[in-house]
Amino acid sequence: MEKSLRCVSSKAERFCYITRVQSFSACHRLHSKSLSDEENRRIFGKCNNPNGHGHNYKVEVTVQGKIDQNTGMVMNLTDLQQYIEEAIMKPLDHRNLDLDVPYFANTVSTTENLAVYIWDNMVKLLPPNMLYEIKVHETDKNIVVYRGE
Ligand SMILES: CC(=O)C(=O)[C@H]1CNc2nc(N)[nH]c(=O)c2N1
Ligand SMILES: O=P(O)(O)OP(=O)(O)OP(=O)(O)O
Ligand SMILES: [Zn+2]
Repeated sequence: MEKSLRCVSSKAERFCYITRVQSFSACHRLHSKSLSDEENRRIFGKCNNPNGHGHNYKVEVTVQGKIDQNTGMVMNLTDLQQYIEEAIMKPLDHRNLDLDVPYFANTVSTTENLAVYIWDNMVKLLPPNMLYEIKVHETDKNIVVYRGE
């Protein structure tokens, strides 16, 4: 009789959060079409300068789940990197967010909206309920966290 090997563990599967970090470069201009030029200048200051400015953004993508008893992984981080390549690097790296990314044609390219955009792209590629958090560092001092609310 063929023996089948079954892994049976008495330990409850542990629940983990794993994060992959990715940087990308892009430029933008903070400008709202629903405001006057004067209001834009007043509100966004130097970030409203017509020719825009750049950032080296850093994104932290965190997924959640149980540790698989056979692989020891929540998810293969190599797979997560492929999803990040598709959802973040391809559309955003070395782009002008306002001119090259249709989403930002009528949405102010703040870090808040960028985090939402990245969440919406990532959630389409990941298994249900695995995406936990998107954290975007616009500068060393400006950081936004989005968890899908
Ligand atoms: C600094 C910059 O270069 C910005 O573009 C900043 C300016 N202020 C600001 N405030 C927010 N609440 N969200 C932003 O993305 C942001 N960008
Ligand atoms: O937000 P900014 O434009 O001022 O850019 P920063 O990286 O936060 O630098 P600082 O706050 O020191 O100007
Ligand atoms: Zn900026």
